[in-house]
Amino acid sequence: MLDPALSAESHCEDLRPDEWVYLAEGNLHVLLAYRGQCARFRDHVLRLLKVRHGGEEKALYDPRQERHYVEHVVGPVLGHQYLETGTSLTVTPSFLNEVAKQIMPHRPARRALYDLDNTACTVECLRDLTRFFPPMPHATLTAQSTCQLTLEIKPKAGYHSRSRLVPPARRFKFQESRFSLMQRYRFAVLETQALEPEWGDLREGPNWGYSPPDLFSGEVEKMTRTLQALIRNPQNFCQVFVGPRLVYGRGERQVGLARNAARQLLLPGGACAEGFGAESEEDPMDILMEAVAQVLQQECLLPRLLSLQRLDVLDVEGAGAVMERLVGLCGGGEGSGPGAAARGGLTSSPAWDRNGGGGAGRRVDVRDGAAPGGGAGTGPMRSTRKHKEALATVQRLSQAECLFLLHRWLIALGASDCSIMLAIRRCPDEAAPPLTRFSPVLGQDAYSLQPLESFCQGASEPGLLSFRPKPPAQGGRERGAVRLAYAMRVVDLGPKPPTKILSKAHLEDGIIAAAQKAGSSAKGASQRSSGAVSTH
Ligand SMILES: O=P(O)(O)O[C@@H]1[C@@H](OP(=O)(O)O)[C@H](OP(=O)(O)O)[C@H](O)[C@H](OP(=O)(O)O)[C@H]1OP(=O)(O)O
Ligand SMILES: Nc1ncnc2c1ncn2[C@@H]1O[C@H](COP(=O)(O)OP(=O)(O)OP(=O)(O)O)[C@@H](O)[C@H]1O
Repeated sequence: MLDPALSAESHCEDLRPDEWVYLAEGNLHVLLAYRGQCARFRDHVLRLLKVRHGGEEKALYDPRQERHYVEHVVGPVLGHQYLETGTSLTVTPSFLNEVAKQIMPHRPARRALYDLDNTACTVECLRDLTRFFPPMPHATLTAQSTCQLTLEIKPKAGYHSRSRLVPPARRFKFQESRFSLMQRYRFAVLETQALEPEWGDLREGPNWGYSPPDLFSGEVEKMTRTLQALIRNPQNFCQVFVGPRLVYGRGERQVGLARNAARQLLLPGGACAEGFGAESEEDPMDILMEAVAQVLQQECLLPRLLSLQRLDVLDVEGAGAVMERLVGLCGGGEGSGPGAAARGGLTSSPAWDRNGGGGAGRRVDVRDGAAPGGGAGTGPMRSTRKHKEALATVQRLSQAECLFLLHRWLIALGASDCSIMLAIRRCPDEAAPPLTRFSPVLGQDAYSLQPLESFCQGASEPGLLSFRPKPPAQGGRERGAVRLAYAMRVVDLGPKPPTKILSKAHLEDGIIAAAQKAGSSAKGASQRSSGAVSTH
């Protein structure tokens, strides 16, 4: 039952379908961009639900519930400066039907398998993050606006599994990232199926260069290298928008446009582009990734996102075992009433509890090495024993403890599947007065005597990075610094549905088997094509 307080923002709107155009879509939502004249919707998008399909039911059907989850469960951890929460609108079924017809020719085939849900009349209206940029600080208000490049990154899971519920034969999961495992699996599956354009260079072999743990490492060198590997083979995990237009990633291959935008942003000529001319052999996308790594390192978002992802202490296999225990405690099979009752306990938004649920977290901690008195023995026998002990622990869990662990596993799953939208603009140049940070508390002059080199973004003001590209490896002149303003928001942070738990656990054997089979052939293909995945 929806909290009545959440309904307060819902408005009935008479929207014109012909003023909205197809922008993008994921598994569950279609995004429309506004192209009409109404000031209220200018630079906004609508996020519409698609029909739900087998095993992928929406966690919380109403977008107001989703917003509540984002604001009250994950938002306080991430920081509200990184959230993009819109408002809810009520549209008519005929609006949805009309829009569905209109956008059909623009939808990628694999996405168009699922139509818009014409009963889902409460939709979200959000700022269009490919167009939005917070007002620049006071000193730069007069500056002419420059090209805006927006990078979307889906960072995926930055942690390694440590769960003792992972069977000993699969402990390679402790060393291999989930991303890399899924790359091997996808390569195995896609080798035998029609390749989708969105997967781009996966046909050449998995992306071994991108490593989510490196991106979350906090070490700028590692972050840079891994982002450079991602931009070379972006698949579904990285997109570049120039202005509002998607030019590169998700099947778009206009890397020249992305490269030009990066060049303009970073090297527009003049004193600040010193040492870096158009004749340079270096790829501006690589330089852009240097800047992106520095932005990500200076902001708090990634460590906070990682802390949410690390709420997974079970791994997918452990989550399956705990869900089965919960269903058993509710008295029946997953598909039956008790199974639904078990899921019901998981659909309420969990509260964020830093104290580990009053000790329940400690009692049921199943991370490797986390048990008190870990005991003697090493190697495979010790792993086997610990695995057995962990399974026995699951059989002693109470209903509340199962819910505690599974709620956290679902939060971690969501935090491992969100996207970061990072809009970057070139700050006005040398001639402009020094950039100062506006402080709503102290007033605009608080820092004006001390021009800031770099600072983090606020909820309504951009961050600033004073960026000096590394000199080229082959020698070259020292480069001047450029000042980049940026705004970063996280999208697709909604809750995952409890049905994911068993469906993912059941898929895991197949994923591991296919990935293991693909291991060597995938590596071979990747080596054969290591030059082919370059963006050059
Ligand atoms: O399983 P994964 O890691 O491949 O993640 C799925 C995503 O695949 P990708 O990021 O492309 O690897 C997948 O993304 P795409 O649809 O492939 O763009 C979805 O985000 C899916 O979540 P949901 O079912 O829409 O809630 C994601 O499923 P969850 O794992 O988050 O349930
Ligand atoms: N506020 C926004 N402004 C501009 N583009 C957006 C915005 N929100 C989302 N997008 C674009 O739409 C795409 C799909 O959105 P979203 O991730 O919300 O869909 P989803 O179906 O819930 O995703 P998933 O497949 O991960 O479940 C995003 O990857 C992004 O490119």
